[in-house]
Amino acid sequence: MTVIEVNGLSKRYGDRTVVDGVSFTVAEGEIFGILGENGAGKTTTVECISGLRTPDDGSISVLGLDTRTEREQLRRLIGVQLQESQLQDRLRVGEAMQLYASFYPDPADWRELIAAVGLTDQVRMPYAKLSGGQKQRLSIALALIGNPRVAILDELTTGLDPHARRETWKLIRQIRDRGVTVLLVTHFMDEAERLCDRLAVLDGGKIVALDTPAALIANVGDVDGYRANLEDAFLALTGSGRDN
Ligand SMILES: Nc1ncnc2c1ncn2[C@@H]1O[C@H](COP(=O)(O)OP(=O)(O)OP(=O)(O)O)[C@@H](O)[C@H]1O
Repeated sequence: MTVIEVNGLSKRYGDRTVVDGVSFTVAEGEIFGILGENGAGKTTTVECISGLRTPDDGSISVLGLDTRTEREQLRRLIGVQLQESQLQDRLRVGEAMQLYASFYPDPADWRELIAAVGLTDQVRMPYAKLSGGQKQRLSIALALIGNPRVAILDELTTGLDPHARRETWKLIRQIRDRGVTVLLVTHFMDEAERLCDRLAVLDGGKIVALDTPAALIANVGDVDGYRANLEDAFLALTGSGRDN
């Protein structure tokens, strides 16, 4: 079953087109990654899919609902972790979880989620006192508190140490195994390769490749006598708008 369908999405800021005719679909239970250089239009794309921004052109449906006209219904079905989510400094971890849980009709067990992201010892800690990685883990838990059918995660593991990254990947696989569809933006090639079933590569607001990580790598062949990796594939596909 198709869960996310993006058709001819375009978004302009002033006279600059930052997302330009993007189309793709994501199937139920898939982990779908979006890769691209800084400014390629990844966040704008996922914000349009989350219903947080209104596209200038094109249509987007998530779980059969139109993101322009059926935002209210969608809000309960999508969990969104955005870059640099900011909470009130004095709000404690447990309080934030309970507050967000109260927004949803059928929330997850917040203590279980907090344990899954490794923040049980920080439950009474105010947001301002958390480290960057702990804030990041809290934002992942908050994205999942509503038991979403679709999780949209922007720069999932930025700022996390290697152990926490692996734990986070495990958590994402677990929620996928429960049937949640995952859309994630990442700059990490290992994360994209290990975690994602398929990847869309954005360059200058356009999709320049859409395939499994293995197929993207196979398309490159050898580089300097070595078998290419995903970074080689990414570098070969992107950077068309660069001056150098
Ligand atoms: N509210 C806004 N007003 C004007 N321009 C914007 C706005 N938001 C984003 N942009 C511009 O749109 C382009 C795409 O931004 P976007 O955040 O979608 O890129 P990205 O691929 O997510 O980048 P990064 O990897 O740096 O997060 C950038 O050039 C950015 O400066």
